[in-house]
Amino acid sequence: MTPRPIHLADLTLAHQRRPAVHHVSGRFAPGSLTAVVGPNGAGKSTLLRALAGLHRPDGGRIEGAAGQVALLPQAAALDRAFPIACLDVVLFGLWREVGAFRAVPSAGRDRARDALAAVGLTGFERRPVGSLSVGQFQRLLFARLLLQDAPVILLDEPFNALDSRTAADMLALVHRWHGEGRTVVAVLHDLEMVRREFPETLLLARDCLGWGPTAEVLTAANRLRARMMAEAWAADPADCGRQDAA
Ligand SMILES: Nc1ncnc2c1ncn2[C@@H]1O[C@H](COP(=O)(O)OP(=O)(O)OP(=O)(O)O)[C@@H](O)[C@H]1O
Repeated sequence: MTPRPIHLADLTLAHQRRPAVHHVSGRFAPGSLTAVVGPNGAGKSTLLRALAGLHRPDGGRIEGAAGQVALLPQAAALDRAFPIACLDVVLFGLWREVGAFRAVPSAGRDRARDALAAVGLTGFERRPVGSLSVGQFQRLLFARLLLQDAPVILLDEPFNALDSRTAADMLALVHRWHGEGRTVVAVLHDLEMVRREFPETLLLARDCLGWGPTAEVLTAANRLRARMMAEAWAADPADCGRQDAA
C-alpha cells in the first residue's frame, strides 16, 4: 500500500462565504496516522469532506488526495431509514472497482461477506440497516471501508456512541490500516485516546493551531488558544481578516 502525500496549500473552505477552514497549509505524510481535533464548529468535518472531494476549496488547494481516499462520514449525517440490506451497503465499497450499473461478481460478494465477518457481523447479510444498533451500524460502515481498500482512510468521529468493546475492535482496524502503510486521518474528541493512539495531531479552530507530533501539539496553551479562537469566530464568523479569503 503506497499512498501519495496529501498537501494542503493555504486552504480555505467556506459555507455560504463564511470560512470553516481558514488558510491551512501542511502535509499528511504517506502512512501517517493523524488525529484532527478542535472545538465544535472548528471545521474538522468540512476538512474531511474536502479531502474526499465533497467540498470544493474556496481558496488555496488540496494536492494528492483525488482518487485515493475513502471517507467514513459522521454516523449522524447518514439516513438509516433507507430500505437496504447490510450486504448491499458493504458492496457500495466496490463502486469504484465495479461501476454503478454492472453486476457485482461473486468474488466481490465473497469479499463483502469476509468484510462483514472481519467486523463481527457474520449473519447480518440480509438484515435491513434500519434494524441495526448504533454500534452495529458503525461496524457495517467499517466493513464498507475494508472493501474500498483505499490508500487513504478518513474517519469522522468513528468511535462516537460506541461501547468500549466495539470501540476497541474498530480501533484495532485503524491500527491494522496504519500497519499496512495506509494514511489514516480521524476526527476525534477524546484527547486521551488521541494521546495514547495517534502519533500525529492537527489542531484546528478554523485556523491551524498546530500540526505535528501529538505531544507537541496538544499542549494546554494550544488548547486554550483553540478555545479562544473558536469563541472569536463564533462572535464574528464572517471576519476573515485577510484579503484573499472566501
Ligand atoms: N452545510 C452547511 N451549511 C452551512 N454551514 C455549515 C454547513 N456545514 C458546516 N457548517 C458550518 O461550518 C462550521 C464548521 O463546521 P464543521 O461541521 O466542519 O465543524 P466540526 O469541527 O466538524 O464540528 P463538530 O465537532 O461539532 O462536529 C460551523 O460553523 C458549521 O455551522
